[in-house]
Amino acid sequence: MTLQIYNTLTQKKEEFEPLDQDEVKLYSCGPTVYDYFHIGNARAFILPDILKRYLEYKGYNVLHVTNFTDVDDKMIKRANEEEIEIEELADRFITAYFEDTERLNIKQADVYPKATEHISDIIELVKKLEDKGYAYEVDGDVFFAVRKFADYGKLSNQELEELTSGSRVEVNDKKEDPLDFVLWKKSKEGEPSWESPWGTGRPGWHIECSAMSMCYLGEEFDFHTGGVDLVFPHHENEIAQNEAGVGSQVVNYWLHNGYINVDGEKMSKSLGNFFTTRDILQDYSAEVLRFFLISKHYRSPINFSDAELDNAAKSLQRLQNTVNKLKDLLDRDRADLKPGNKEELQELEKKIKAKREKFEEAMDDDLNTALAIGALHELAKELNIVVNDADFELNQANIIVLEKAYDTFKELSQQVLGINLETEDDISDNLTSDLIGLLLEVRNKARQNQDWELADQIRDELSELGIILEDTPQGTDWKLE
Ligand SMILES: Nc1ncnc2c1ncn2[C@@H]1O[C@H](COP(=O)(O)OP(=O)(O)OP(=O)(O)O)[C@@H](O)[C@H]1O
Ligand SMILES: [Zn+2]
Repeated sequence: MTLQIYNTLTQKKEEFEPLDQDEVKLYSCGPTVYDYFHIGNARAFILPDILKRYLEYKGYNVLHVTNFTDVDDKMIKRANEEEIEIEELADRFITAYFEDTERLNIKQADVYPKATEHISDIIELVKKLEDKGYAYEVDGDVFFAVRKFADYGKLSNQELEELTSGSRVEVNDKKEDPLDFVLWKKSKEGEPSWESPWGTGRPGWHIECSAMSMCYLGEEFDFHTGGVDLVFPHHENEIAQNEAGVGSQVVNYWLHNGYINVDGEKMSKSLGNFFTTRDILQDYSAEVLRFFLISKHYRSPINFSDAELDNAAKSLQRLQNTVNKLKDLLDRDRADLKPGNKEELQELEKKIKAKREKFEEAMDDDLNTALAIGALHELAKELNIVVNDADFELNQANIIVLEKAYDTFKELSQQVLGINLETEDDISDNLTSDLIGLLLEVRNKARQNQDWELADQIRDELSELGIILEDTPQGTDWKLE
């Protein structure tokens, strides 16, 4: 079976054909590191993770690059607000990114380039575009001349005229054409800046991804991922920069995940309707959150609500119950078991194989994790029928089949979906966070009463248990050391 993948560029599912059988190359737009990431962002980080895991399951090696946008308007604004250096802000949220992605069981990329560490590559690409006549400078700013690139609009499937009349292009007096976008920005007073042929300045956002992806993956690579909001203008502009610079197609498959919505609106920092991964992990286990995020096909929107998270928790719990039961049976002392008969669970054995195939079919069909989870539920159901039967007796022959079922669960859920089905019920996790919440309330009361000794005692003793408190203007947060 081969992987069929929906390519935003062609707007259809295509059979995946790697450029190089030995190494699949994947670039993902990573976070702008000015804040903790929210669960919408988390969905965008899980898409390449699932793609990578499934490619690895199919036997490919994957070279994965995810960037950190560590200089842009949002970064500058936040660093100024907090009166800290921009590097400090970036370091803080890069550390938080690694903590949160680890908890969500997102595999690390092979390279995490930062825009600020690739300024010379960026300048080189801008220069190349200028030399080839695709870019022009106006008083220290450099713009990409969109009308010079004949294929502009091919990713987002838009005609230039629609774009001009729409409100989607940024107005700027310096541009020769409203469609043009910035490649290099002249720096303002007090902003981070680098020397360049156009004076001191800093890179635009779109050019950094073009420069960094090609720097690590070459001038032709397989996959590029991001949230659907990046199709236009970010990825449309990346294509223009890449192809104008190189002279041919650079990225073969463009993948975009759908939104996490809240009450029908995109969860986003600017709307303020967001929940960080950390917020959710105060009440739900990381397993449940990840399961929730992959419970729908990656291109479908997901509506966020507690009820949906609770549904995900229940669905996961059903699978965990089956796997825990299996584990109990497999842990029995085999020497005490009767030999049994090989034929007894022949039917179940066939079903295990069939459900694995169904799982693979679902994943081959544009990474349909929703259907793949469905196949795991079907397998769980078949198993429950067998092991819950009053006449079922564990023996040396049927335990081999149960072992196969267990290995299948482990491989498909843990290795491919990144979900550990052996995790205990998250009651203990919830209880822990409730108890910490209670202690924080007591500590707040103590602080209000100026009982600093008690407040410090609570902080110090929690710290000894590996729980770190962070006092912020919005209240006190906690995290595990
Ligand atoms: N609600 C969402 N659902 C799914 N993916 C999202 C959502 N919001 C952002 N993303 C994706 O998260 C990734 C990280 O983006 P980035 O750090 O630039 O986010 P951001 O622009 O700061 O977030 P926001 O959109 O909330 O302002 C991108 O691939 C983006 O498309
Ligand atoms: Zn990008």
